[in-house]
Amino acid sequence: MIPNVLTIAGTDPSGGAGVQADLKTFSAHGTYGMAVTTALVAQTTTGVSSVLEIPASFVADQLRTLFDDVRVDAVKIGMLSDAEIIRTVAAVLSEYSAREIVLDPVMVAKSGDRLLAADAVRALREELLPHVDLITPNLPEAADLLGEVESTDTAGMALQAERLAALGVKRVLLKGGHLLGASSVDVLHTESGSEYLSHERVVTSNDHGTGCTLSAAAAALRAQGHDWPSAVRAAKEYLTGAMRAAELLDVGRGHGPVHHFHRWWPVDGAPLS
Ligand SMILES: Nc1ncnc2c1ncn2[C@@H]1O[C@H](COP(=O)(O)OP(=O)(O)OP(=O)(O)O)[C@@H](O)[C@H]1O
Ligand SMILES: Cc1ncc(COP(=O)(O)O)c(N)n1
Repeated sequence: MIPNVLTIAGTDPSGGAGVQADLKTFSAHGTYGMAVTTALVAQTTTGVSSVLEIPASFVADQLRTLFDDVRVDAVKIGMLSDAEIIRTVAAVLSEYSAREIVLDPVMVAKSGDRLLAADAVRALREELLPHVDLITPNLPEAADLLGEVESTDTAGMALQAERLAALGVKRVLLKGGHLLGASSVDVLHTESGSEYLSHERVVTSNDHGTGCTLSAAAAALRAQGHDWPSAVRAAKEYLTGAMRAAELLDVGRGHGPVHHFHRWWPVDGAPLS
């Protein structure tokens, strides 16, 4: 059976981030993709020009309508825009006992534009975090959630990943893409300890939507039955390949998108190796 995977996120008409990137990622992994939209974002590779928020009650309607009909095997959450939408998503997901939830706590776009109200970080930490199976913050998001300064090295990242887990989330993937160096290193903290996930840094300006792609790939792989650490490792591998494949693209003048290649060909719902 092909797994059904849901994204709850904002949009990107240029197809690099948000709902559009998530759906491409789900398809590339051979899963069936679905989307509940939280905000319509006028953005492209050069930045965000405006945001039209979806009323929280309509986000709830989308979720309830979907869950009433369709089995959802995993959920990826991205841009939530404000505290009311955060509370609504947390409430409806627990109402339906949603499982296998990945939260990418999107706060600020690569272009520097805010995608989450500054006063909503507390709602994210206190009301949504306890419901999720994996959180995937970048360095500034981890610092904001903890009320600390940003880590400047991988040892500091490991300590912050541990402190994030102590907030009540089962697993943390703290992403180190913003640190410079020959490798791009993330820290994965789970019940069994911490590990560094390191990949060669791809030299490219196509780095828009990397966090969206990584979290969506982890949700898709988890829905296919991989354990969490394997899902996260394979998701990072997929992302590195998608960044490399982006050299074939010619999309926009700013931070370009990654390219979603079909790595899996599902015959019975399981990826072929
Ligand atoms: N140049 C690069 N080469 C390879 N991997 C990278 C590169 N830049 C970022 N990554 C990886 O991409 C993922 C996302 O990293 P980052 O820390 O930039 O998150 P993010 O800021 O949330 O991303 P985005 O804002 O683009 O959604 C991480 O796994 C990181 O290691
Ligand atoms: C709808 C939406 N979700 C997430 C991001 C973050 O991606 P990036 O940091 O690469 O701009 C974005 N720009 N738009």
